[in-house]
Amino acid sequence: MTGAPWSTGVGRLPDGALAVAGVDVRDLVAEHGTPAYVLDEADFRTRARAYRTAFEAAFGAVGAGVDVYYAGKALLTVAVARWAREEGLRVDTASSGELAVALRAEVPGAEIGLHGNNKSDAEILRALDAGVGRIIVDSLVEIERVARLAGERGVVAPVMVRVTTGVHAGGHEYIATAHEDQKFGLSVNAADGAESPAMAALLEVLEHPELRLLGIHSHIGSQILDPDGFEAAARVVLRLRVDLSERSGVLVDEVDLGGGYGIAYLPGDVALDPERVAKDIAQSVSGVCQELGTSLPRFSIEPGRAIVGPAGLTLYTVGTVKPVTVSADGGADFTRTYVSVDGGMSDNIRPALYGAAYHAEIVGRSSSAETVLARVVGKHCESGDIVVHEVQLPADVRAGDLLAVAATGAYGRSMASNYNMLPRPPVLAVADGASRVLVRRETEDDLLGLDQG
Ligand SMILES: Cc1ncc(COP(=O)(O)O)c(C=O)c1O
Ligand SMILES: N[C@@H](CCCC[NH3+])C(=O)O
Repeated sequence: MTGAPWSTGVGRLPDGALAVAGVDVRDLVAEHGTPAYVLDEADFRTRARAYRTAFEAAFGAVGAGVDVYYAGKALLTVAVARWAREEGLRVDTASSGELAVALRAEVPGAEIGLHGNNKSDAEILRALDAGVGRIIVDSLVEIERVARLAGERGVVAPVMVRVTTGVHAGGHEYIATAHEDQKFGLSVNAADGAESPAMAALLEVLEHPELRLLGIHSHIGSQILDPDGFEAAARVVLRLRVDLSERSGVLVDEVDLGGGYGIAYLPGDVALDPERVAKDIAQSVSGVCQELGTSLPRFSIEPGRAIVGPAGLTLYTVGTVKPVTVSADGGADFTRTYVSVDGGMSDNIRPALYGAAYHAEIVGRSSSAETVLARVVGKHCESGDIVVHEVQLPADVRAGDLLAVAATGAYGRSMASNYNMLPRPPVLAVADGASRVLVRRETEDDLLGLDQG
């Protein structure tokens, strides 16, 4: 449809309304209300499978194994964790809460990774008790902490060390994670003559009998549309692996290249193609290992957004419509139509936080009206409460219209808040002409129940 970034199950019905996986959005709204997150289950599953099969084929072709971890921070519910597992993915968690969801979904501990730059004792113990397959450590303090807690439990903790390669990638400063001046990882770069923090951490892990060093982890950022960054980071990590082997005699088995695969948010955007990017990275790492005269490790990747982002949309009801005359600097005044919906920055913080752009359409009916330049805004007490900065909507847009925003599956619900005491919307799954509630809508009673007076 019109090149807009809807999930693959989205189409228009004969009367012009939108349907997702055969479910008319008007029926969804009649049953569940708005705002609501809608997930196209088949789309999620297809993308999960596409990433796994593309990486398995490409890495298999150069003689390397690979595991795909679904990054639960993008959106984790029990059903979503099950879908990921059923499609052959493992699950990457970033807190005790995410770990709890994965465990509730009966993902085996061995197929779960635990991330975080400041894991608490309780989180680490929970991970150890669940027998997680990997704890990705992020600082020297944490290496000591995990070793102490593993010792207390009488287990050996499998760990990877998260390093920063200096490769700058990603859609926004706040979502780039491998440059120097930010909180994640340990740098591969050393101050003059000194040991790099990354090497120091790897050597430190090897000193602890309570820790088993699985490998090296690198995540360079998110919403990356140029695959070169992954290859550049992989080269740095593979070099570090060889340096470590020369220093310690230990050639680690695994390298995790993190997530960050970019998706389409606007009509005309071109997402990274999993087959293309998998082939490029596989060929590149194979070449680098040959140059370095070393064997290929097992690889892993952690896509989140690329699996769930395009599978989701958010449904809203339009409440008010207001034309505003804007005086343009040095240009002619123009009119922007402000369309207010019944959600906003509490269900999607990304436009306010990153200036993220989205696409919206009126979805409960067709319209043959001319289009106008519109801005979709929320109902919060912030002028920055913008849902879609700029979009063409039919000039007859009016109160009561249903409006959908595309590609909101990732980092919408998972970063949602109760700002202005708005209950968070439900997550609905649709498949084969039927819908079900994955996460119910919050109620005022839920919110008031937290308030102890
Ligand atoms: C360590 C790590 N892995 C995976 C991801 C998932 O990223 P994305 O959703 O962009 O694929 C993130 C988030 O950026 C991350 O920090
Ligand atoms: N939350 C971010 C991505 C960063 C994720 C984790 N490092 C986004 O919405 O784009």
